[in-house]
Amino acid sequence: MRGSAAGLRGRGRTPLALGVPAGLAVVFLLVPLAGVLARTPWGSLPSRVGSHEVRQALTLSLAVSGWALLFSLVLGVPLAWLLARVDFPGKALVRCLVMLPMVLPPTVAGVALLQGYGRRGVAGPWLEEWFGVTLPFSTAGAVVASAFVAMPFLVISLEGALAGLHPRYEETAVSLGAAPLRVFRTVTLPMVAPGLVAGAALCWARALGEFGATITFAGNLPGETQTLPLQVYLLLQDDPEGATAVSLLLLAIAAAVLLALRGRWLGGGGGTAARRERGGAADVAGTTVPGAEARTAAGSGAPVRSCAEGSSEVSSGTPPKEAKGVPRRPLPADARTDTRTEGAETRTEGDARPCAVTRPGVDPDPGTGPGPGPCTDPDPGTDATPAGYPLYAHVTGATRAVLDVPPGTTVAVVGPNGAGKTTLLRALLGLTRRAAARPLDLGGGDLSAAPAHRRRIAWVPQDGALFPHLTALANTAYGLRAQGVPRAEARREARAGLDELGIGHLAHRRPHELSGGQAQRVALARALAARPRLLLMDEPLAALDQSAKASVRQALRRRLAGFGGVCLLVTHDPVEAVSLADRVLVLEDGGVVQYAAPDELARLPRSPWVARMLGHNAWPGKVTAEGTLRLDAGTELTAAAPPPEGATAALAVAGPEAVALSASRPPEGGPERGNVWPGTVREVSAQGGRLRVLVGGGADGPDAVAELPPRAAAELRPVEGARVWVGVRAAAVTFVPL
Ligand SMILES: Nc1ncnc2c1ncn2[C@@H]1O[C@H](COP(=O)(O)OP(=O)(O)OP(=O)(O)O)[C@@H](O)[C@H]1O
Repeated sequence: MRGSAAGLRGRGRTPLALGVPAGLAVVFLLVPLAGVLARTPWGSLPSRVGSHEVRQALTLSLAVSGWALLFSLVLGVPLAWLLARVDFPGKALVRCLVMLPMVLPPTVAGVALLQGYGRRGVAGPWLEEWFGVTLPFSTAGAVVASAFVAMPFLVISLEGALAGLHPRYEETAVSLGAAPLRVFRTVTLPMVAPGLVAGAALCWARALGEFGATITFAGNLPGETQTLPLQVYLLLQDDPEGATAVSLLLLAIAAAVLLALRGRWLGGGGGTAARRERGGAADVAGTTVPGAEARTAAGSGAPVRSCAEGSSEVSSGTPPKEAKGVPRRPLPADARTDTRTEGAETRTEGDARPCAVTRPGVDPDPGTGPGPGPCTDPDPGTDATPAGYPLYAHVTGATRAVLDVPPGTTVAVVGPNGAGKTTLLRALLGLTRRAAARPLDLGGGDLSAAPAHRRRIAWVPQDGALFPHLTALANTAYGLRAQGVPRAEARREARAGLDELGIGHLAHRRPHELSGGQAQRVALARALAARPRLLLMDEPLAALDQSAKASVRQALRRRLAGFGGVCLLVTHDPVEAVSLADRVLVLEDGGVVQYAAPDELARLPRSPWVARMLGHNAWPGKVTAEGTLRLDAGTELTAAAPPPEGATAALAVAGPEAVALSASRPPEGGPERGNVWPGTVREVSAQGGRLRVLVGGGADGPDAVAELPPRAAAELRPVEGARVWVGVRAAAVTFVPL
């Protein structure tokens, strides 16, 4: 608060050109209100306001506005949802239609209602014939007139709130097993409650004050349609003081509604203050969603976990087998351009078999031979693998991959921005049309036709997406409750899950009362408590600071070790990939570039991006007849060993410690064996005890990263802009075929 006040003060004095008209505007609005207060017959106010007619009109007004609100809620909530969430032809037109009564003169609205629902209107005779309802000059007509002009306030407010609600909350609920209606009831509605309540209050207040449409459509029948605003108008003819007194009553009601909404529009609500303090991200129509705080990211090391037995298989584009019970077909030729890695081996089109399903203890069927053909199913006829849930999925569309992963494997999914990592997860979840997993088998048959909430695939989005209106315990129990587990049992199980992650003592807290690391643990507990067969995590540690990252990583590793399904973990952090995963899946441009164990990936990265992610230098080039690699810039590199026979393109990979920098050209015949070129120092930074130097090669050679030991750094003293010679020890260069 103090900060914002200081910010305002800091903007200097209000310019007169703005201050004067603004002040006049306030006076302009204030004078009529002051007039009412000044002219109110305070002495006789109680008797006037308490008179039979006023009480009758007030009762009628309350009843009419109450029914109008109910009517608006029943029809307006679905309409708002449709406008906010569904794209349909003519949507802009429908939105205009919704807003029209707000800008229409009320008497015109009344005339329109007469022409629509009047006795001789378009729909009036039908209403009379089918339902025996005559709307004009009846209380029901007053309700219709009020609802007609008031409903837009509800629809517009709720639509805004719904549009502001990030879909990840609802999608997470779906992934935990909640059916669409349950999601709407337990996540959507509570989260848009401020927008709904504000819209409902405005709608009700507007209905309470409605005059023009009511008198035109429903007339002015005492006790039936003569609401309070109508009575004010009548009183004004003979008893101006009485009119003022009743006006004051309506004014007081309107002011009360505004005061009730002050947290939302006048900025004084205390309910959201605590959340704002914690820096919750703006989300639902002016409310804040906790747990979405921006947190700094950093990485730290940890040993490799290995819980997978046997190997797994991932390829891009080839469907090696179909779901159990679905006959396998030969593969289309164009689907066989996949990159399939077993060890360091790469298969491309025409290479061996199109699919080699390898699962724990099962050798690929040698009888299938090379070329397209059916693959051996290692466990035909069985349902879920007793040891857990394998993953088999053929993903097509914007992201293309064939995943065949044994139970208990954690696969890190890495790749540059826009590579298709999230699309891959969403395809598995069935939450995108841009890609689809077909078939999708988690050990029990093809799930590709199943709706997202029946797939048993739990998703942990980047910020955890904890439901802000539920405690940590209720969040964790959400999936179990959605799957029909009785409340007490679900809470017991959820509690155990939280205990396992060391946060049982926080069970009663709401997400905004948790730190980033704690919230992420709750999100993990919630996903695992839903008894998933496949766990998808989208950068679970990205938003955490260094220490939270280390502790959540540890908790994650411990918890994943006991998970019987496959876990796909999207990450940009090489440490995370290497420390948490049994396998790393590299995506680029929507396709699989590499699928390998972390150590193999580190030794033989098959794309410049991976190599650089791991801190290596990576230079792609064409293989020459002499067994060297010619780079685009013309530089020719020599490695310890020539590229494998038949390779035409390769990646030269060398660690930064293999790169030496010198002020003058290294002498011929040195360990570089010709791997030298001049460059310009672009960036210098400290890396542990070494100096990390980025050298731009320009037209003379590729860019290179060198890590200089203290002595070499002291000798060279590299500064940005300095010209240096780059020398790469040939023995430290590996050629990886592309
Ligand atoms: N709804 C969408 N409509 C059209 N294109 C989309 C949509 N969502 C994503 N894309 C595009 O699909 C590609 C893959 O996006 P995706 O979000 O899967 O990448 P990512 O690997 O997860 O990236 P990041 O690391 O930045 O999160 C990108 O080029 C992106 O622009």
